[in-house]
Formats: sequence, C-alpha cells, structure tokens
Amino acid sequence: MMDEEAYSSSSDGKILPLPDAFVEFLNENGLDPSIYIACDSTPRYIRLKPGFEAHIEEIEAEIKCKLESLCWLPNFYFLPHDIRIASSKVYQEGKIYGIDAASGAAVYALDISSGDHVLDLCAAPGAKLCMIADLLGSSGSVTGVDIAQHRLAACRTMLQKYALGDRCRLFVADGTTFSLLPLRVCLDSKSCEQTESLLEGKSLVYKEWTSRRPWKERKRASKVRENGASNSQTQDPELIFYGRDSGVVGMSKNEVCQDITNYEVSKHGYDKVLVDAECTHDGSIRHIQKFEQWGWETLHRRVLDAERTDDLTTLQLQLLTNGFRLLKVGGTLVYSTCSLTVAQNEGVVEKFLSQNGSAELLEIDSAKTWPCKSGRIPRTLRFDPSTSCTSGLFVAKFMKLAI
Ligand SMILES: C[S@@+](CC[C@H](N)C(=O)[O-])C[C@H]1O[C@@H](n2cnc3c(N)ncnc32)[C@H](O)[C@@H]1O
Repeated sequence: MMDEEAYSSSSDGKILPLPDAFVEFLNENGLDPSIYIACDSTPRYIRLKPGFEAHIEEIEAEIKCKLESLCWLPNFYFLPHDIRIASSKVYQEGKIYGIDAASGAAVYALDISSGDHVLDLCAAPGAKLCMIADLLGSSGSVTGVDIAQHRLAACRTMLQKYALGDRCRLFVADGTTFSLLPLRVCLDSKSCEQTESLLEGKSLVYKEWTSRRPWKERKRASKVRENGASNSQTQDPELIFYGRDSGVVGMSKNEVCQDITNYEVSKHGYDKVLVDAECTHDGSIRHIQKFEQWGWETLHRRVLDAERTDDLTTLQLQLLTNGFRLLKVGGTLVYSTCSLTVAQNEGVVEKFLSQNGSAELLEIDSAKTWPCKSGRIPRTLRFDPSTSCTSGLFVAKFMKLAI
C-alpha cells in the first residue's frame, strides 16, 4: 500500500493515489490528473491469434472466465483483473497474448496489407511486432530494431513462442542511424535452396537460423558489442534473429548489410514504419503503479526530470526522422508514445513537419469508431484511461510524398 502522504487531491477535490510531484508534473504538462483515477478500473486486454477463433470456448474453459470481445478492435477481448493467464496452456501455446487495446490501435493505424515490408524501429519487448507479423500473413517481411540487446532477445523469444518469426529479422541497432533496406528485391529473386553453399569470393551466406550459434560467431558478436559499447555511433547492426522467409537465408552478410542511397530508399524503402518511441511512460498507468514497489523517490529521476525529457524529445525526433527516411515514397509511418505530454507528442510532430517537406500528416480512417480524443494537432489521436478505458497513448500517422 502507498504512504498516506503519497495521496494528492485534484482540482475538483477528489483524492488521487499519486504523489504531489507527479501531480505537479501532470499539471505542468496540461494533463488532467483525474485520468489516473480510472486506473484501477481500466481493463486488461488480450488478443486472440487469428485462426483460433473457433477455439474460444476451449480458451474460456481453460482460463475459467467468459471472454467479452472489444467491439472496436478485431480479435481483442477484455480480461478480468483477477484472471491470470501466464500459466495457462493457451497462453503458453501462443493462442492468446496480453496487449493493451491502445497499442493494438497504433498497429491497426499502420493499415498493414499482405506483402508489406514493415520496419518497427523501437521493437522490444515486442507486443506490437508480434501483432504486425500476425497481420502480415504469408507474404512481406518485418524488421524489428531495438538498441537494448536483452529486450530484443525477449522479443525473439516471444516471436518463437507465437510461431510468428518466419518473416522477421531482428537487429540490435540504434534506430536513429539504422540504415538497412527491406530485402524486397532479394525476396523476389532468391530462393532459400541456396542456403548451404558458399557464395563466390568465399563470403559466407546465412543458413537457417538456429539458437545454437557456433562458438566463433558468438565470440565475434560479443566483441562487436564490446567495441560498440565504447563507440555506439559506429556500431554495426547486429542480426540476432531471422526467420526462414525473411529473405536473409541464402544471402551474404554484405548483401544484408549493404549501404543504401536516397534514390534506392524512395523506391525500395519500407512500405510501413512504426516508431513506438522511447518516452517517459507517464501515460502507462501500470508503469506508474510500479513506482509503488520501486519507490516514489525514483519517479523524479525516471519521469519528471526536465533534462531527461529534453534528451528524450531530441531522441524521439531523431527516431521519427530516421524512420521516415527509410520509408519508400507513398509509404506510411505511425509515430506513437505512451507519454501524454505535449512536448513528446505534438511538440515532436510539429518540429518534424517543419523539417520534412515530404511528410504529410494523415487522418487515421479506422479511428472513426475508436473511443479516443483528438490531440492538440488535428488528425493526431490521444487514448487515455478515462476516455478510452485503455492505457495512455499518443498516435500520429504520416505519408511520404514525392517531392
Ligand atoms: C516504448 S518501448 C517500445 C515498445 C514496443 N514497441 C512494444 O510494443 O513492445 C521503447 C523501446 O525503444 C528502445 N530504444 C530506446 N532508444 C533507442 C534507440 N536509439 N534506437 C532503437 N531503440 C531504442 C528501448 O530499448 C525500448 O525497448
């Protein structure tokens, strides 16, 4: 339980289970602290893996509760607070997984079609990446990038658990400088049967991925990581996973990691990019609640510190700019954060638009039936617990125009 002194009152006199410093942070950022009152009643959600619709009764029997579907998002169900799914067979087999409905909406905003090549620039731990891979079906590809190796390793585990990795590649890399194209050209022209051979010039080709990598290869990767730790700007992307249909199998390292020109990007860049950027997580009620265990004193350093917020907005703009650079002309990008502050959302969007003449802010068509509010810039969206019965999320969508 929280300390008595950790309670604070909102402008309408309601008692909030939040420390004064956090309420002050919300007030400074123009956020209504009372949205956090709904935190205890905000539902949890699960997504049913497509193809398992006929198994719903079996799933209900196993988790011992009736599942109510969410009317505005396909395959999403409410999960009562007292139901635990982690030890259930259906969860362990990957038929259901926990993901907030607002996160699901950000992925739907991408409007993924079969055959798309998708880049997820801040992919770990991977709930959105799994959903992207799910929506992609049996063509196209998804490339996940994250700077945190251990978090991306968790994402790899999740992809394997849900059997969604066939068309995925995962790179440990800095999303602000990541510069690899999708392997669309190669996917069209190469067959996986060339895997066992060596290419001319003795360049090694990637064989089918296995978790049991040869000792020499693991040593090389850890050396690269060590060197990179002292000079993260020049670190090469490290491929930590690729599926059998990701286009990597049968390719040489040089082919996978080749340099690109702007002309190539405009034609062969990604069809869709998700930049679910690092942020202060202040919109994620469950994240804020964790400070009860971590100690409210750490909230200042992790969320409220103005210097950290300035660094974050710079990082967010760089991630958005680089994600947009890797988009082909006519492609679309979704920028999202689980912060509700203006600086990390509309502030970043405004700066980005002023620096990128080929970016157009798009209306998100599917959002017409979503229970969310418009952001301070028209066409942007805000989810929050009291409006949407979800965690807080900001979503903006852009298209790359030919100029
Ligand atoms: C909000 S989380 C992403 C959540 C993820 N999209 C999901 O659905 O599970 C932000 C992620 O950005 C990553 N990150 C932070 N700085 C980065 C950078 N410069 N390049 C790539 N990823 C970065 C963090 O490691 C973190 O995993």
